[in-house]
Amino acid sequence: MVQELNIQEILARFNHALEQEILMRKVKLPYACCLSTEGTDGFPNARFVSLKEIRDEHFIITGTLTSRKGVEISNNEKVALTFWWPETQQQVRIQGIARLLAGTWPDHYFSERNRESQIVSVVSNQGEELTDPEELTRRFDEIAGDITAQEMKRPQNWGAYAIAPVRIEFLVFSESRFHDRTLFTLHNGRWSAIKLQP
Ligand SMILES: Cc1cc2nc3c(=O)[nH]c(=O)nc-3n(C[C@H](O)[C@H](O)[C@H](O)COP(=O)(O)O)c2cc1C
Repeated sequence: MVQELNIQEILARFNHALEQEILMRKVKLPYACCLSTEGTDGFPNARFVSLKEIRDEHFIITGTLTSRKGVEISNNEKVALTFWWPETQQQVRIQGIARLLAGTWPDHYFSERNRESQIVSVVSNQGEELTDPEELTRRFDEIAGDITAQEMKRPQNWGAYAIAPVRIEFLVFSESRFHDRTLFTLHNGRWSAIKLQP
């Protein structure tokens, strides 16, 4: 049976599920999720990233724009984000369209990073071959040790993506394998929900 709803109700379910996980969580990083993109060689490519927030109904992620994920998103904006929350035994699968954020948003998210992470973003050419680890550490120490240094400037190739969801599936794991699955789909501007067989 198809049920119609709005995106706020679906995101409220997402936020509720995440809050439950955070309450029960003994380990860190509840915001870690697997970002899947289409590789330029046709292979699917997946890696973990951190969800920064949900803003204006978009899932926000950040990172280097010139590494594989950035190149792949610029080739194909269709991406997937997958969460597994072990404490509450829930999986959330999101498919959506990734758009590069412009204006002051990238600077905003960069300023939220701690200084060490900012320095690594500046000194590291993410994804390039590491031929001289000591040089990388030396450059890190040089910036980190400079007490006169001002606020770190965001590298031009560091940015943020807003992912507009088109499909969101919640699965509550069951030992019986009768997992509870609900699929929300956006079609012609309207969200609808159906239950899926486990
Ligand atoms: C838990 C976790 C969180 C991560 N968060 C991010 C992130 O928010 N942004 C990012 O660019 N990389 C993050 N990484 C590193 C990525 O997994 C990946 O190594 C990096 O983005 C390079 O991927 P690419 O070569 O496909 O661009 C994270 C890794 C882990 C294990």
